[in-house]
Amino acid sequence: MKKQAVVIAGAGSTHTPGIIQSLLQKKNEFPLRKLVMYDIDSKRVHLVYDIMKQFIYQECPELEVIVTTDKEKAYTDIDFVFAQIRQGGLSMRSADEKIPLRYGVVGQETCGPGGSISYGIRSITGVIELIKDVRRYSPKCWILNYSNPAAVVAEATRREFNNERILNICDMPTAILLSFTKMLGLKNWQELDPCYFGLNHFGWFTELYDKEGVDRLPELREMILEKGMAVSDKHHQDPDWNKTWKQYVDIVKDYPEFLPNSYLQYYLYSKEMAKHMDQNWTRADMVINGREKEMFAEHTKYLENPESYESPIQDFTVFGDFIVDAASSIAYNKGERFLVIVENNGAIPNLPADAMVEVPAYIRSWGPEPISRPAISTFYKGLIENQVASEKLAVDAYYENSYEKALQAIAINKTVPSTTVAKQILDALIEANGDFWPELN
Ligand SMILES: NC(=O)c1ccc[n+]([C@@H]2O[C@H](COP(=O)([O-])OP(=O)(O)OC[C@H]3O[C@@H](n4cnc5c(N)ncnc54)[C@H](O)[C@@H]3O)[C@@H](O)[C@H]2O)c1
Ligand SMILES: O=P(O)(O)OC[C@H]1O[C@H](O[C@H]2[C@H](O)[C@@H](O)[C@@H](O)O[C@@H]2CO)[C@H](O)[C@@H](O)[C@@H]1O
Ligand SMILES: [Mn+2]
Repeated sequence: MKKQAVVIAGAGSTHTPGIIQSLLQKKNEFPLRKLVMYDIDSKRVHLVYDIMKQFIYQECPELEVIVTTDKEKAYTDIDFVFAQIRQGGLSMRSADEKIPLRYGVVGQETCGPGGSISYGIRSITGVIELIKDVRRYSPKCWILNYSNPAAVVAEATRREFNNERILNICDMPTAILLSFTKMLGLKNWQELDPCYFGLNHFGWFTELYDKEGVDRLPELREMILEKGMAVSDKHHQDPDWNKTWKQYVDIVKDYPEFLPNSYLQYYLYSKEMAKHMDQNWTRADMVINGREKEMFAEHTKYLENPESYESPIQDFTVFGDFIVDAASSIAYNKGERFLVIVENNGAIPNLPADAMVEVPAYIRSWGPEPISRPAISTFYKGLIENQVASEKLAVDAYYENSYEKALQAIAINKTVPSTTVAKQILDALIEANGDFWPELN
């Protein structure tokens, strides 16, 4: 079995311990010859390395590990890049969330004018630069990209690189599947084969087949309506995520036909969601004071006693397991089936061919082979076409340096009530993004 050289780009992320855990727990299915931890922030990446090195050397004493901020060193002689960069850091996430809220519009990662359009235009620059750097040093390498907003980033990488050896992914459907399997008393999320259609953070499960070929969705729908949703991994025990799981039940009550991606709450109830958000304390503040603080506290523990320190290992890490399983399916041509973001090309027959959709695909060494779905009905088609338009207009704004396209992207978005509000938000976002955005004329 060929051994793989993997770079984690953005390895100073709070999610990196989870990826390293999965990589090493799956070392028989996806053997490693080299692990590179690359980041633009030396302090952060070394901090994560300190926390994880005990586990790394316990599991794989012979593994070559490189911790670096040097692109050439990082990207030379590698097979896979797992990208999870955050252009502008959490302080810009905070601005993305707070600015729309000042005008009564939802402020959340990947959603609306801040999380989708502002973050999207900012993120495209970072992700494209990353891919060009990778191609310079390892042209044949596969890039699995988690960097958000995945829908907008995927549209940009489609236009720029035709998504050659690039796979844009999101772990949210997998996290939801993990909740479903827990509710059904199944052992892991791979025990359900989902049928699903939509966009990233904007889709629906239509059937959920178990290994006997029985569709368990009707049973799950009843369980959700009666008992609520189960929490998936440790990450989702967070009080703020718990609100999402409560709200999930309301979505299912109002729209029982299919089981939704939880992110639909921000679009289907956008006014109420915005009303209940605190513009002085958004999700970015919760992450800075929660997950990030915990990571820094772990490092303090490490510094107090490096010799006896043990890396923190979780029960599950959806984020890590999903990306490693997808990479393994590419590396060894396993043809395993995952929900991924691909160019539509008829997978959902009554949506545009060039929309970036999230659907099941068999993951081969030459790339994803999406399955085709039946045509979708009016409600879903209307919602999706509106959201695709907003995402595409954001990418147009980036490539055409166009204020008008950025305004259209915001004004058409379902979370935004009027053009006046759209303009106010756009002007504030231009100011907040400064050099992170291309100049818009
Ligand atoms: N697709 C998904 O489902 C999914 C799930 C979780 C997180 N994410 C995304 O993953 C990214 C990381 O999220 P996080 O919460 O862990 O953020 P984080 O701020 O904790 O970590 C991001 C890291 O990326 C580094 N970085 C920024 N720009 C870089 C660049 N150009 N090259 C290399 N490193 C760079 C930062 O220094 C930081 O260490 C975000 O884009 C987030 O939205 C996506
Ligand atoms: O607000 P955050 O930073 O807690 O979460 C925003 C991200 O949420 C989803 O990803 C989760 C995932 O569902 C969970 O299982 C775990 O692995 O952590 C992930 C990151 O929080 C969503 O899919 C991402 O796109 C969001 O960035
Ligand atoms: Mn996601």
